[in-house]
Amino acid sequence: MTGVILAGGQNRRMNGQPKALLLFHGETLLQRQVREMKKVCHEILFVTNRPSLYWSFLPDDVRILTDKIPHQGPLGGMHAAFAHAKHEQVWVVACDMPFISSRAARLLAQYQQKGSCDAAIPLINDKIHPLHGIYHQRCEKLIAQVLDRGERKVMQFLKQVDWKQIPASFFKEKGLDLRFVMNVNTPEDYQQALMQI
Ligand SMILES: Nc1nc2c(ncn2[C@@H]2O[C@H](COP(=O)(O)OP(=O)(O)OP(=O)(O)O)[C@@H](O)[C@H]2O)c(=O)[nH]1
Repeated sequence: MTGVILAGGQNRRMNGQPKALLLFHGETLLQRQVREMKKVCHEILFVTNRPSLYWSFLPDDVRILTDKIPHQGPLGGMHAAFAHAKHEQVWVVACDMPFISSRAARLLAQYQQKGSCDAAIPLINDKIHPLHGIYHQRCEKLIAQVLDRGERKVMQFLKQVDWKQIPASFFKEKGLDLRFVMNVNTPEDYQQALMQI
């Protein structure tokens, strides 16, 4: 599958500090994510509007992309990535998630493939987490249409596709740590996450 890291946000709640470069035991968050993604992905795409900030932290085999139209939110980044993805299955994550899980991604991918749906997305603590989801690459066209209409919310796109929510119980049964959907938005979130590693 293709792995996609979305890092084109403004990081306002982190006081402008790029969340992908937060350090976790001497490793940047993006390096930590790439390490986890490589367990299941043959291709990794990193989507940002500031490539120069990140390229020195990324291995050569990770491709850097920019949004076609910047500041459209995560959906804009997904659009750029899906247009370039070489594989049918695309694992999308936000750059601010320290505990992304390749095991969860594999389970979601199996579910997406078996159900032939457009996306498989975790439902944890009564919340869906589209930024740790598996999507079929064919979603690219629909995302483009949604963006063309001026809609930017991932939910507006999901309303138009056949997606399945995968409940927490499914991951728990398989022994997974549900923190895989956790993200860090603020300096306080970052301190808390550091203590959990
Ligand atoms: N490629 C791309 N990614 C984005 C864009 N906007 C947000 N993201 C990413 O989507 C994920 C979720 O973003 P948010 O947490 O909602 O926004 P943020 O900009 O990171 O943080 P705040 O400014 O504090 O809201 C993060 O990984 C962002 O980097 C965008 O316009 N393009």
